Amino acid sequence: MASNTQHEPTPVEQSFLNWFESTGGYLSPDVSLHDFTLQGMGRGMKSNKRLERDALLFSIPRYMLLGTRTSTLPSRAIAADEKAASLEAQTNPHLFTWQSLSGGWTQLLLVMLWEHFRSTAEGGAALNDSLAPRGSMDDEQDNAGGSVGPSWGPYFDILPRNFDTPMFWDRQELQDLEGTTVREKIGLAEAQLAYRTQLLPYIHAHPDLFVGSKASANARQVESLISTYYSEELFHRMGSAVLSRSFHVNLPGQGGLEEVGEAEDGMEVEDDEDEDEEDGEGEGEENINDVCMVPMADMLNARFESDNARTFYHQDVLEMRTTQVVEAGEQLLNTYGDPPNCDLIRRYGYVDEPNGADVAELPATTLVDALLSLEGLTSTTAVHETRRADLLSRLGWTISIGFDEVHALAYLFPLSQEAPFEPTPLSPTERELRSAAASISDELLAQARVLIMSPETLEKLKKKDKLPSSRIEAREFVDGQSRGVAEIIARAIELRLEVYPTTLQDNRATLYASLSTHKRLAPLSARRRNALVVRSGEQSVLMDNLRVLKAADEASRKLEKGQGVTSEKRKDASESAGHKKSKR
Ligand SMILES: C[S@@+](CC[C@H](N)C(=O)[O-])C[C@H]1O[C@@H](n2cnc3c(N)ncnc32)[C@H](O)[C@@H]1O
Repeated sequence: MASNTQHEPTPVEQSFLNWFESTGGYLSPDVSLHDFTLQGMGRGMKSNKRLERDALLFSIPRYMLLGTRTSTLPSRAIAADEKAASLEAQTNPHLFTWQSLSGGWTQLLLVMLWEHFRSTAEGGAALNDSLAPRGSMDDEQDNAGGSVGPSWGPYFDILPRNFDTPMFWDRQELQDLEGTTVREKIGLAEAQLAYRTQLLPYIHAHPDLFVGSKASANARQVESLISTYYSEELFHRMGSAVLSRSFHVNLPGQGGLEEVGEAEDGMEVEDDEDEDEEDGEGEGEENINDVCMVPMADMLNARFESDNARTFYHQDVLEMRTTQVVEAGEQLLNTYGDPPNCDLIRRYGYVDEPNGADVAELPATTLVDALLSLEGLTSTTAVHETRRADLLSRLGWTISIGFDEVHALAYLFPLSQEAPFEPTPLSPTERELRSAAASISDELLAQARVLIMSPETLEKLKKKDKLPSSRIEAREFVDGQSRGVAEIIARAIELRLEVYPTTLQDNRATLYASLSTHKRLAPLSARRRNALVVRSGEQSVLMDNLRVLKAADEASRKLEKGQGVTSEKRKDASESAGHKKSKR
């Protein structure tokens, strides 16, 4: 929605804008920061006039990016480690070296905390006093302007102090996420562990590096500085800023990848429009040095499939340009890679409604539970245990040959754009259901098939050294019992749905109460609402898949009945059918 109101920059924004331009950034007069709080988006950027496609919104020199390549901390830390190693010889090797912190975001977060301290009056005096001329820098760390690099103070000032990601929710609020996969992925415990066992011990082992000239003060003063500027609370704040605002920026000439947000999850958007960059990047390990903060670029909000601006990477600068015509007053939106709501809430603290990219995770072991439940083996009897062990070993085999342990189910039908945002059509024809079934993962179908086939068929398959595969309508006839691939997966989805404390119908009634005739409920808190949207999204994906699988199961039963084959023939057929050549 276009906004024609003018927003006077707040003092913090004005100071950030002054810093941005005086440090070397360029901001077009055709755009400005704007308050989108009413739309629930916080600060964002809007156009001041109609912009053509490819209009330059702002540019930022690479030395202004904040990360391990531009900060001088890494080279100082390495120099300190080398000095300590030469003094201590082999006898007392330092446990906490800079290198020992590699992996994860620890080095980057130390850089953020150190640069934040350096940008304060107290830190500036302490660190700049003690900053020796830069030692030798490797190529990767050659971007910083000047011997100590720019100061990012006004940038730190504009970063949020509070976040709405589940990491900061209380127990009650987290209960609303029950059943969703977000709960296991919040990562608070892992972050606390990294802070307490790596980051803090490293800081304590290197007071010269972290409090500079103040390291020679008494121990209490040193401790007080550390607990103020390197506190766990500040660490989580920086971590959340990286999670929700960082970009993945390769060195010039090493592929043009663009991303806002966490790079660890590998949700990368290939920026193949950039002429200055080579295309793509191999799948290998992520380079933590690529993850950095990009002041100004992280002022842009995003919405599912609505981006009108993108970042372009060049040798010395990054540019934000429009990718289509943008009307005067319109919000400039970047893309965060259109993740599902479970990722949006975890990384950015908001959800998109509707979100056609929603997913629901189905652990492959649920297929085992599904088959056991269909066989009536739900108790912990010896028969149940033996059968379960057999099925788990079959599953283990599929995983050993590269199949997924967890399947991410996606919508099979497009979502309506009206609340309650259901997959449409609501009553698909048989043909539509059949065509939607083609999108169900081959691996999921194959795993279900492996579970229901006879031991002999399975042995033959293993000997042939072929990847298992299956059609959705495939059935197996074993020990006088017919079982279908779709039947097993449908049951697994039903079991998965049982994990949620409330039904999709209940959630929709709560979320869209005002739409249903007479109900008027108390407004939901933003966090509660977001949690319900995440939960409903997962349930809706599961229900969407369920109806397609149920229809496929019914069709396969009809086919089996219609064929009227004898038990023996069915057995023979099942051994030879379905193992189409794998596409993998
Ligand atoms: C890269 S920052 C964008 C700038 C941010 N709005 C600010 O005030 O600084 C990403 C954050 O913006 C907010 N945001 C972005 N897009 C949003 C949306 N569609 N709805 C709600 N919040 C959004 C979320 O808080 C997210 O973590």
